[in-house]
Amino acid sequence: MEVRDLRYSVAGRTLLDGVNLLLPAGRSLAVTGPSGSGKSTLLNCVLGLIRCDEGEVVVAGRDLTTLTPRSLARHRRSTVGMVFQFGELLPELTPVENVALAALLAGVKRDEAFGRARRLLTDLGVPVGGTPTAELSGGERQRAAVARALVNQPQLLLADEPTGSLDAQNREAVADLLFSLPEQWGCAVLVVTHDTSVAARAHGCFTLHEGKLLSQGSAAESRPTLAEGRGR
Ligand SMILES: Nc1ncnc2c1ncn2[C@@H]1O[C@H](COP(=O)(O)OP(=O)(O)OP(=O)(O)O)[C@@H](O)[C@H]1O
Repeated sequence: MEVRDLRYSVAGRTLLDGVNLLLPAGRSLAVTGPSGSGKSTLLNCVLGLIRCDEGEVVVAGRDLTTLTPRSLARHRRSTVGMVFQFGELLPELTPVENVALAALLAGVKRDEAFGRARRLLTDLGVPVGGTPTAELSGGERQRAAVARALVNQPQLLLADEPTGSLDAQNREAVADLLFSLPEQWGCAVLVVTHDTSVAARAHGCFTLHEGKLLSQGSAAESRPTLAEGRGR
């Protein structure tokens, strides 16, 4: 993913004021910042849900700002996975059904969709029986949300406050899982979080401040190659 000179204003306020970010496959980045600084807005630009005023957003080789709504939706389905703070799963469906549904909507055949869902959930330690998702623990639900984001084998995984609703133990487990994905799956991971201990696990960390991304380095700085960002 590459974001070039992104600018976006809303209600007379400049939220993104020339944001640049480069996130290669197999690397992770965290973005922190005060409430209201525009972090979710940045993710929505990367998802193509918000059209920026200026700049480019390149995901898996295509500039989203040039795509029609239909091609944008198709490109997003095939390249991006998203994890939300509260999982946003359908509570009455089982975890397998929730995860398989994302694959079915992307055009995967039924047997393959359910097979992928069961395998992923088993790998991530989520029960694959008939229990409705509403009955799972917070950590299990969030791991199921990660499985749903991964089911279409995305090149880019985005997460907005993925540990915000979890207790300390589950926060650790979900953060471990998310930041293991670049190595395990080769995808790029971009996480927005208030939690500095979660952010410190990323290859690179930025703070969004007055529309600019400021590099914070990372506790993972000892790793040989940082995910690159050109924030300042
Ligand atoms: N369509 C809109 N109209 C008016 N204001 C908006 C709109 N969209 C976003 N905002 C404002 O822009 C600011 C940035 O919102 P955003 O959700 O990106 O912040 P955030 O950094 O993710 O905050 P939080 O950490 O609390 O989730 C907020 O003050 C929000 O109220």
